[in-house]
Amino acid sequence: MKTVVQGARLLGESAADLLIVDGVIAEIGSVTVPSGAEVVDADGLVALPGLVDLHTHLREPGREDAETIRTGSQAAAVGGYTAVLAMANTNPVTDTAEAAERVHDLGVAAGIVDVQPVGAVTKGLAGEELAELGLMHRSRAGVRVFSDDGRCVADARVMRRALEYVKAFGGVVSQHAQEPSLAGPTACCHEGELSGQLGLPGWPGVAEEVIVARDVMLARHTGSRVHVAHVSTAGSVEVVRWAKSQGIAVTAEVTPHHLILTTDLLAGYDPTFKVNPPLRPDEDVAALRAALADGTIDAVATDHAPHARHDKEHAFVDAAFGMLGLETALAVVASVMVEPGLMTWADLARVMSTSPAAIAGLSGQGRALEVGAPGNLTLVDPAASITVDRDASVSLSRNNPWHGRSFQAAVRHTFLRGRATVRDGVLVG
Ligand SMILES: NC(=O)N[C@@H](CC(=O)O)C(=O)O
Repeated sequence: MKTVVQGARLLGESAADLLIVDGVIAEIGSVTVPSGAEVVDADGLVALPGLVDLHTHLREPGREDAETIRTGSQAAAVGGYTAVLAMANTNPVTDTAEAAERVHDLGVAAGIVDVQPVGAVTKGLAGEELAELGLMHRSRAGVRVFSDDGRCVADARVMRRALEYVKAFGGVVSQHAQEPSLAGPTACCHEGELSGQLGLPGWPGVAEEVIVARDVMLARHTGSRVHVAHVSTAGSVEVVRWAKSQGIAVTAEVTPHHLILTTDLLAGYDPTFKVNPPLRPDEDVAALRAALADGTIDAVATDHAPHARHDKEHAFVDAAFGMLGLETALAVVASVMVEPGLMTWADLARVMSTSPAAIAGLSGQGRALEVGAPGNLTLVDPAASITVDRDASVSLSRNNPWHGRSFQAAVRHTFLRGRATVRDGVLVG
């Protein structure tokens, strides 16, 4: 199988042709089209390594009415992704080797993106007893990232043991940083003046920050790696910045929504904007953007959290937490970070492909566009403007916070190991 991508601007820089043969980049430059090759006109398009999402909720097994591994994979491909990390908070929870292999195998069967299961840190996400970390790692699924996401590993002793355990095989614990004793069981938004006015129970930014601070010290103590999922406050950024300056092995991700959306959206009580961590004030958003631009935050991760209508369309306090993200992430990040000049396309490739692949240990993903690398590729039209229509989504769910908003840049083509999964913005097959 041969494909020639003609005239793409590699990482937004100079234009070149790419020849992909049997899933591998075989030539870059001025390519003579071999007979029988598929030709893709990429004039004016930016070529990026296929995007990698560190934080996706695929809902299968258990909630296939909200998303399946297949539909989530399709949403990912439309968004320019070639790999996603599938969070463990399914039903049953991904806390055994068998469960991880099942997710892995369903991802292979769908064949649209690489689906890499995340293993739970604790059995049943209960926060008490370590899950089968080693068995999950040694399984066919090769799990390297562990997370109780949706819940915080609140017990410091359990977190310490998890960090010690995964260190042996180069794994990482991705922490949903939220001290439960500061968050409370009914809290549903950021605690501040507005939550008081709206009569909504909130939790403060410091509930996140105290766990980030504790965990970087545990990472230092154990010599292991910790990853902070969906960082949402300026205080967390400060802690991560300090920890990195000390040589502590910490990485962090931010979601597209925390780079734009602010807590004042809650004034309409629209549960579409109910998410965990909650939307924060302007000062936090500004700090997150700056930290992504300066490398303190390593990666953008979607936290794609599909929910069925009957779980989301409730009074704000009762609705499920979470919003869709896979199909829109690139346009959001391009519009917020690249368009205003805070980052280049090469920076975007780093935070949405190279760094997440490195954090997750996915050797075939996030590679530089060079001869010998797998043909995992995303072609983006930087001049296109899109208006998001939640009903045009390939996700099974509709909890889309961007409905009706316009962004700059659109994913045109996605290739997984040289095979087009999305062509002209449309799923292949
Ligand atoms: N991010 C979300 O708002 N929701 C996540 C889990 C979670 O982090 O609460 C989900 O699984 O729906």
